Amino acid sequence: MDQSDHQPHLHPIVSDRVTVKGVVTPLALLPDGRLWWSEGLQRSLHLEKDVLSFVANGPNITLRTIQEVRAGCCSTTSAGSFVRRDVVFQPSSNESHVLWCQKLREYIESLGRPKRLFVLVNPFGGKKSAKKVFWKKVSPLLSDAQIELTVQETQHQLHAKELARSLDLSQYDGIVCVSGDGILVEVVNGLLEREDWQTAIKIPIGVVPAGTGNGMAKSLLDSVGYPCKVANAVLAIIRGHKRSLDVATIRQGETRFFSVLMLAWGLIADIDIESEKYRWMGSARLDFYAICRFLNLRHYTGRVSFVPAPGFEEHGEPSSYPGQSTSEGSNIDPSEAENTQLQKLGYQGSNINLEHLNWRAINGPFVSVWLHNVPWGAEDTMAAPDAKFSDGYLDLIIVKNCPRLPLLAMMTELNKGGHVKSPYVTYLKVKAFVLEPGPRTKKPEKEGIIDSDGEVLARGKGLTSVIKKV
Ligand SMILES: Nc1ncnc2c1ncn2[C@@H]1O[C@H](COP(=O)(O)OP(=O)(O)OP(=O)(O)O)[C@@H](O)[C@H]1O
Repeated sequence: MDQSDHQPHLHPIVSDRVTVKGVVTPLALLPDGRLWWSEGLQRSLHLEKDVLSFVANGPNITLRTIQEVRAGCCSTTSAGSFVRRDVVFQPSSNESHVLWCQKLREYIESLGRPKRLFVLVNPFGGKKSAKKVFWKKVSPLLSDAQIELTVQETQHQLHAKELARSLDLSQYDGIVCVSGDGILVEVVNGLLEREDWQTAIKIPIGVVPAGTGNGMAKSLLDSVGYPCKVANAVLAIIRGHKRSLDVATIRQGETRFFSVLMLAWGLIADIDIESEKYRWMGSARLDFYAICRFLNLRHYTGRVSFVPAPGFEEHGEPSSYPGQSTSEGSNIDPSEAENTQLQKLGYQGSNINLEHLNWRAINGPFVSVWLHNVPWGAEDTMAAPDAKFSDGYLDLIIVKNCPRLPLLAMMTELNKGGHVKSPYVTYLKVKAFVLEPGPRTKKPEKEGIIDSDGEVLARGKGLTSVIKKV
């Protein structure tokens, strides 16, 4: 609640002499959404930022407010903490009560907030705390904001994708994932496999961080200066804050996958996927396994080809579209064939003619190849500091010829994005990308994992990634 010394000069939408805590005071709702009154001190609230909802009870009107506690030298609460408080006032007459309710409702309606949400809770994600996070921190706030909820726990892998594929979207203003990034990715893929994908993909998707990495929640909140905390994510959802996001289409043979976060091969993919067996450690599993991999560093042969964004044309050598490799390696098993049938209904991916683009290439061996759509890969990993949500490009980070010591120094810079300045790193923006992965230099019988958004996409097969905003 702001304590303001200045009386507002705007003409109010509605004003009255109301009673607050037994004291009669002028109260005004201003056109900018500010509510202004006096309680000894002059006070103000912003309907957009501070008010979740209001209720009329008898002669009173209760504003359900939530306000950020500013961290100060004497404060024991951390930045990004909130206090829920009710502000109760009594209008001077019945007519005034009706008018206040009408004007408050009209203003809140005009903010475009969601009213009905479909909420997916992954009981398995992260440290298996998503259920607790939902019932303790998410549900109370959404209820206070008078948002009607349909809650579904995910029962198994790909359940969220199945649900997104068949959900009656006309019943909801958005889908919320209380999970890590995995459920968000499943939802995007499910929506894009629908026959009505063009309208389906417009439904807003919210993420509440309750997984291991939470790269998307971190990227979204950090981009507006907020810490990656559950309450901040829920408030962004309640306030109806949205931004558009590029989706990359990844093809391998006949199969297709839609990615919103990243694609990795080499060191990062090995850490992300092989550390799954240490899931009980929580997010420490990633640090622990990074050290294991560092002590026994792998180098992968292969080649990456890419279409650089304007300004990045000097990277690599001139090349042509390695089209052949994309149709090779397409041994589709029966479950993939069924998947392919379903995919024929939905979004077919970008129809850019790849052969006519300006391709360039870099040959291995590689320590790591990483493509990123958003800045943060996890809450403590700023993988691609320059990545933008919807610029039409992916950030490509390649690590080559890197001795162990500089690699260690580079890894310690990951939490603030400093690794991209290393002389062993090539960092650029690309429009399209082809990976032709080869085996490990020291164990040619072993091929690398290709990790897209935390899931194993393939092990050592050729693939293409083309970015296109849908
Ligand atoms: N009931 C369930 N049992 C087992 N696995 C599940 C269940 N529900 C969902 N999953 C799977 O759990 C995986 C991980 O989900 P999620 O992304 O929420 O958590 P995370 O992996 O801990 O987080 P992050 O992706 O940020 O590391 C997803 O691949 C999803 O398909």
